[in-house]
Amino acid sequence: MALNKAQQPLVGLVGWRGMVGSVLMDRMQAEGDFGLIEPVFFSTSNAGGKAPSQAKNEALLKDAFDIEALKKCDVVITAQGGDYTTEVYPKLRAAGWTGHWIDAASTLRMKDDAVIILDPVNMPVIRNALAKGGRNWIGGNCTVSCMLMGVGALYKAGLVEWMSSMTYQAASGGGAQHMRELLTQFGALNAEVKALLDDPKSAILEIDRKVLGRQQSMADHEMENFGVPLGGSLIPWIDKDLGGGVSREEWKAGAETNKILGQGPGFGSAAVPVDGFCVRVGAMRCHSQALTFKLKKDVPLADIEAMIAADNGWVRVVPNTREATLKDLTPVAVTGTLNIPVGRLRKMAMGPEYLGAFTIGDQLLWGAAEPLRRMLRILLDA
Ligand SMILES: NC(=O)C1=CN([C@@H]2O[C@H](COP(=O)(O)OP(=O)(O)OC[C@H]3O[C@@H](n4cnc5c(N)ncnc54)[C@H](OP(=O)(O)O)[C@@H]3O)[C@@H](O)[C@H]2O)C=CC1
Ligand SMILES: N[C@@H](CC(=O)OP(=O)(O)O)C(=O)O
Repeated sequence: MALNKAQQPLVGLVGWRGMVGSVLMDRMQAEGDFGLIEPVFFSTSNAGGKAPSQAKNEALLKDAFDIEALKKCDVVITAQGGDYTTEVYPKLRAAGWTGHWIDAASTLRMKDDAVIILDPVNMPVIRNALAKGGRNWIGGNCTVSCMLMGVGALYKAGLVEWMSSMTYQAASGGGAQHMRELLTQFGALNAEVKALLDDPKSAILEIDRKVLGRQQSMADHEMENFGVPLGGSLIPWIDKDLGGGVSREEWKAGAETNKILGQGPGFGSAAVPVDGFCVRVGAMRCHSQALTFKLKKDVPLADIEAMIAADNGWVRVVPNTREATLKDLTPVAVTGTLNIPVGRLRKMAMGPEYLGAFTIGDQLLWGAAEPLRRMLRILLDA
């Protein structure tokens, strides 16, 4: 359904002050999106409070649970989270609302009437759904979106027989409290051995023993979010246990990759097998992943690099050298940018069809906020 071009569309924003929402607001501001819409700001906790400076005619926050207020919006964009979507979305549709719902939460992602939005990768899927009257546009899992922004070219070219991903996911994937907890844990570990660190003659194994002792005796309140120490450690399980030894985050890799690309049984074609392990590490907000591809044929590495580099305006092929990797292929180099570096590209020892790659993305940008605001622009342009 195209938006009415006669006036600026009413766009309801829910979850705008959270971590994902704040990144979204910054990006919308930077790209001039607010100049094209009439924003209405909602809150689950502070209805009647003052709306942010981007507000135009509606200076006060509206109640995010007020179905009548939401119904007036042509578009609702939410980064409020899955519980909010679960509670409000069905009521809004049941009340007869026919507007566009753009959502960062995973709740509706795999529904038949929802498209997982990542337009540099799946614009044809989005356009096709729009033409058929689609109204539910859901941001993908951060790891999957960042991966496809990097190596989507190989899928588009039909080259991938299967892919295995080993992820190194940042604390921010769990939310703001997880980032705070990680830093607090690092601080506690540092404090434990500060005197020894300050003494260049101290024994490293003594430092190591004390750090381990502190990690192993961490109080419950110090690891309330992660459940175990993440500082100086890692957690090879993300999201729920689906049984059969698979985490929900790992399941999303295959399910969402195929749905984004518009392939798999639901689309009358075969799904490309995608599987691996998802691991939480002590990075702040960039998800990294080591990928292994089995390609359908032996393609020269230079052709693969050229294909990846030409795929979209954000991907950056990083030469597979130590120097370039240390400079451009780390979470610290990528954080806060929309760049998606893809490096460590090389044929693997298993044979010429086996390709290795390493890619990184800011999980709050391409992984969460950016596809939402770009979907709004697609609707505005339709
Ligand atoms: N974190 C991530 O990496 C990703 C998250 N998502 C999705 O986005 C959803 C939101 O995630 P995230 O932004 O991390 O969640 P946050 O916890 O940062 O924000 C969610 C809501 O909490 C309320 N809130 C309460 N106290 C505060 C505070 N002190 N500062 C800011 N907001 C506060 C706000 O609602 P109100 O203003 O109404 O009170 C806010 O919109 C997730 O549940 C998930 O569905 C998707 C992809 C990645
Ligand atoms: N699960 C991701 C973050 C996230 O919110 O994912 P999803 O949008 O698929 O629930 C992580 O922990 O890194």
